[in-house]
Amino acid sequence: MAVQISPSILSADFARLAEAAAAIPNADWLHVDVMDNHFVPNLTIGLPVVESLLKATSTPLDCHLMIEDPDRWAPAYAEAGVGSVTVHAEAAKAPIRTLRQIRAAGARAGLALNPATPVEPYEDLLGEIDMLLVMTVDPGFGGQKFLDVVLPKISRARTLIDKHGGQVWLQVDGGVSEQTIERCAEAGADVFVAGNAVYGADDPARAVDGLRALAEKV
Ligand SMILES: O=C(CO)[C@H](O)[C@H](O)COP(=O)(O)O
Ligand SMILES: [Co+2]
Repeated sequence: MAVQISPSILSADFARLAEAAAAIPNADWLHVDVMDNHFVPNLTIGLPVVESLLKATSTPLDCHLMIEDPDRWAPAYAEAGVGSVTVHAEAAKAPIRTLRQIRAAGARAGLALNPATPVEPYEDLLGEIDMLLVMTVDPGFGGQKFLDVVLPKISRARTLIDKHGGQVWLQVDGGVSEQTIERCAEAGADVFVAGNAVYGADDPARAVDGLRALAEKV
């Protein structure tokens, strides 16, 4: 699978989201962190802002739902027209139904695992998803330090995905930067979320190119 870069607008200026999207025309996705102050101790944006973003950019939206009740909300994001909707395994009470609703509404379905959540119990769900998100920080905030302790799990996730045909994308999110992206790629990740490393840079588009080049070198 080709390397894909998904800059997170969590590190952008929330008063200038359309400009933030326009600043990275070379990105594959725009990563949107939806937080409800219950599943994680932070509050960001929800469906109305996502609907406005859809009108403001042609870059597909990669929505990462860090919310307590993804079963209730995830299908609405897919119906709104985003490209990908990811729900947390720790939050979803009916993950199979929710993942199927996301796909039925025409979006790619993603399942996210917190750093301390093992991947093995979710092997049987690989046929239900288009992307597995292995968090490399505890979710809730941008700009956190990459957790090396998660690298073996990324490798194990790659092995499981390949055993099941290799169709599922393997995304990493949290602390991904020029210093850490190669280790993620070596472990088998192919979709890279980066907030601070892109929107904290003087030239976000150049940062996207730099990250992509490092991941493709592996
Ligand atoms: O899901 C997230 C946090 O919960 C963000 O996507 C992630 O932290 C991106 O920001 P950074 O690259 O700065 O760590
Ligand atoms: Co995220």
